[in-house]
Amino acid sequence: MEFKKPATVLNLANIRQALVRMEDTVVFSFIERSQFYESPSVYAPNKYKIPNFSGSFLDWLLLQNEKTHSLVRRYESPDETPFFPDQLEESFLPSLNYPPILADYADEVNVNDEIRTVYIEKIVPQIAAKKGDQDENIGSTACADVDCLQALSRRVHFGKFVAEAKFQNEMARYTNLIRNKDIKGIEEAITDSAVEAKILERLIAKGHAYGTDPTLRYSQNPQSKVQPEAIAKIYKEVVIPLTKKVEVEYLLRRLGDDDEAEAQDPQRKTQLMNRLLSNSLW
Ligand SMILES: C=C(O[C@@H]1C=C(C(=O)O)C=C[C@H]1O)C(=O)O
Repeated sequence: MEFKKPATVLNLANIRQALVRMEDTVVFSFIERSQFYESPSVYAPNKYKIPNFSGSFLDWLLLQNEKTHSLVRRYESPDETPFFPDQLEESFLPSLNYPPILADYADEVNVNDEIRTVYIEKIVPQIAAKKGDQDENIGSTACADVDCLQALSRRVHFGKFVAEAKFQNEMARYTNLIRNKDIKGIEEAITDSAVEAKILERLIAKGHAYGTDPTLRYSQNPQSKVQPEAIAKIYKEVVIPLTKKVEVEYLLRRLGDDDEAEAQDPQRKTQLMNRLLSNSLW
């Protein structure tokens, strides 16, 4: 994506191509993670004594990673959303000054806490090699987790670009739906079932292609490193619903505060939206 050229970024065909490319990153990061055990110790708060830190081993590593990457401007990029937005550092590099592509509140649309929870509770058990801990590998496991989480986060928050593109393509329709706070209507408007079905079909093919030893492809029982059906299920039940949640959350604020009475009561709005979207999540 060329974020210095807003028109190309908001072209829905380009956005979809970028999402297809991100599937590769997600699938390969799952394959890397699949070498290791489930490793509950990596996710348990304060399991390890870490100087000046309270939280899980994974959170500590994720935070160090984000702090370092913030120094090279990772989170200035509009397609990167941090897990620890309040603890980033100022880069010594000059600011990139991207032209505004998304609305000014875009950074506040952040579902990373939810991504991390669902990753630990639902995704890891499906892709890990075995249950239990493997002490010598907690570092490698947590590194693989950081890659998975960052790949998932980037993919899910790309929903902001999808939403902006769809809004600009059908401004009258969305303005109406947003004014009426018609969350269900917005969800229907942004949904493209054919695109979703194609994604799931392609993920099964990618799971087979990337996860199998190619020289064994024609043998009786080629073993895929991560079950392709599990990858498709994770997309269907987690990744796509969360992307759509980002789209809806972004669109609800798109007309600005004057038009949004619920801005007075953001908690109610979140509750309502979680209820509406919860059916599609695990
Ligand atoms: C991302 C899009 O918006 C929606 C979400 C999708 C997804 O998360 O993969 C796919 C299709 C749409 O229902 C899109 O239209 O491409």
